[in-house]
Amino acid sequence: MPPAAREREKAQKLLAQKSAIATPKGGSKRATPAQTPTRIPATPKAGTPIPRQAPVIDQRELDLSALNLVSNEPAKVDEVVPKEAFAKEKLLEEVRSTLAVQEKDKKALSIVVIGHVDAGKSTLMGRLLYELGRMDERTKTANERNSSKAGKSSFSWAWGLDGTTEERERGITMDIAQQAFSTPHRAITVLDAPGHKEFIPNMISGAAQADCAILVVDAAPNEFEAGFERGGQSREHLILARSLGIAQIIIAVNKLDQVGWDNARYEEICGLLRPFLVQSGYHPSKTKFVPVGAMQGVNLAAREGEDGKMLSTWYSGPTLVDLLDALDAPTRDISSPMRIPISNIFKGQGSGTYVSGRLLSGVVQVGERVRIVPGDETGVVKVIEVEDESVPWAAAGTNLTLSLVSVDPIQLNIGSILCPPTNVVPLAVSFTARIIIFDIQVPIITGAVVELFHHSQDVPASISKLIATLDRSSGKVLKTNPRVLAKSTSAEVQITLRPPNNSTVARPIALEPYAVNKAMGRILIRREGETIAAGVVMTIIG
Ligand SMILES: Nc1nc2c(ncn2[C@@H]2O[C@H](COP(=O)(O)OP(=O)(O)OP(=O)(O)O)[C@@H](O)[C@H]2O)c(=O)[nH]1
Repeated sequence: MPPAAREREKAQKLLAQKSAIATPKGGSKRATPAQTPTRIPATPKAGTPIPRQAPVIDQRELDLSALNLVSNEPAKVDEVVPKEAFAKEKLLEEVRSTLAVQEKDKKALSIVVIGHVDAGKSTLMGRLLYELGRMDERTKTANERNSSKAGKSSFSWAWGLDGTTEERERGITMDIAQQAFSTPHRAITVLDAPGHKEFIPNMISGAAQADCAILVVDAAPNEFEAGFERGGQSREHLILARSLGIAQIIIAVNKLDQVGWDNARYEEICGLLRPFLVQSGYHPSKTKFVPVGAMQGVNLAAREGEDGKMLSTWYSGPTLVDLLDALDAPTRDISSPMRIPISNIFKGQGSGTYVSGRLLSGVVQVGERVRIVPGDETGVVKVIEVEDESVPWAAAGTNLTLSLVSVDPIQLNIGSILCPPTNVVPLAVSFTARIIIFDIQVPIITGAVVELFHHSQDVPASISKLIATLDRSSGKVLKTNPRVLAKSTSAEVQITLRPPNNSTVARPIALEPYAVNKAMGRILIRREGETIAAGVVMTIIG
């Protein structure tokens, strides 16, 4: 997306947040690009029955919505509320048959780009977009000219991704930027995450929306070590990504030009990373290494020029694009109920309020009424956009933008979950979880004050009860009611949300046991800016 459009979009988002939408702390997430609807979505065929949504009440959900007070609210006079094109069963048939055809051609997946600050993540993505024909010569020249004028010419490729004035001035990524490109067999959505420690919540939000990851490491002397030592972001991002369910990873060893394309340095870095990757839960068969030079575009799509020649003296393996093209596509959980955690909210140019996020499970279609949890509000999907295109429906695993009408925007928050009114996500202020404690220095005791991360949401919480320590591989109980949890322990605990600063009552969040919906049941726990544990939700207490 052109920078001007990105700036405009950010301004619109800020305006929307200031004027209408109450977003919680951490609500600075960037909008996904190009949100302007281009065409009106398909209207339903005449005579297509519109299924009535039976008022099935989930007893776990004992708030006002169970009374169905609002689901049949009339639309505002000037709003056109579309109708659903397909009855649910027909939609599932249509989705399955269309995906079967599409996936024969190109399988879709999304990737998050992670790594220590300044490793070259945005440069790598900017250059890759250019190599794959997704950045035109005009944009490239404009970025070169403008970054040079600003005295930041080394960031010219990164400007393809880092679109806001502040990001360009500071030379760092602050929020997730989303782009799309294709390799011969894969249609890839790429999320460029910030490396700076300060923006870890945004990195978590990005990684929670991805199937796979590219870890970019800086091969320059001492730079790899800085990112990999205790407190370095290469280390933390790897653990976070795995804890959020990412199992496939490509390690791009970047800036090898800085060490004269030294094979020994490349091997040294791979050798240091391999045991750590295994220890963090990445299977060696799902872990690939590739030497690259992001700035000169070496070994991204090809090995050309002087630098390419130097690399070719010792490397004849796949390029980054070859590795991307061979990634396993995720299995799409289409049959489970729709779950869309909102990662961003903004005002678009069309009517309605725009929200973006990842469809974790199920399907969604234009005209569908969705429930917003927490709260008792519903809205109707007017437009679905996937990579700049309006589409009539989307299936699990898609990163999308929805325009919602017939909705009060004040009820939409980053972290809220969109779901069917007939199958509502349960709310919790207290639940049990199985967690793995990371390499912490201060052990966890009962009542430990923490921040709980669930998709794009972070809320105050406490470890209210230490239930048991568990054997890491078998999950068997080792000790009940332990007094403390030390580093590297696996444990079952009770987590209870704490009231936010301005309140005396804890606000519930929407989550599900891991056994019910894997993607909805993963949590991360941080304390004083450090990630201390990751885990899965077992039982919702209330
Ligand atoms: N010599 C050399 N420099 C590079 C290469 N790739 C990136 N850089 C430089 O590294 C610096 C940081 O690049 P970015 O792409 O902004 O790094 P980043 O990882 O996206 O940074 P954050 O998102 O802020 O963490 C810039 O000055 C780039 O020009 C490379 O292959 N060789």
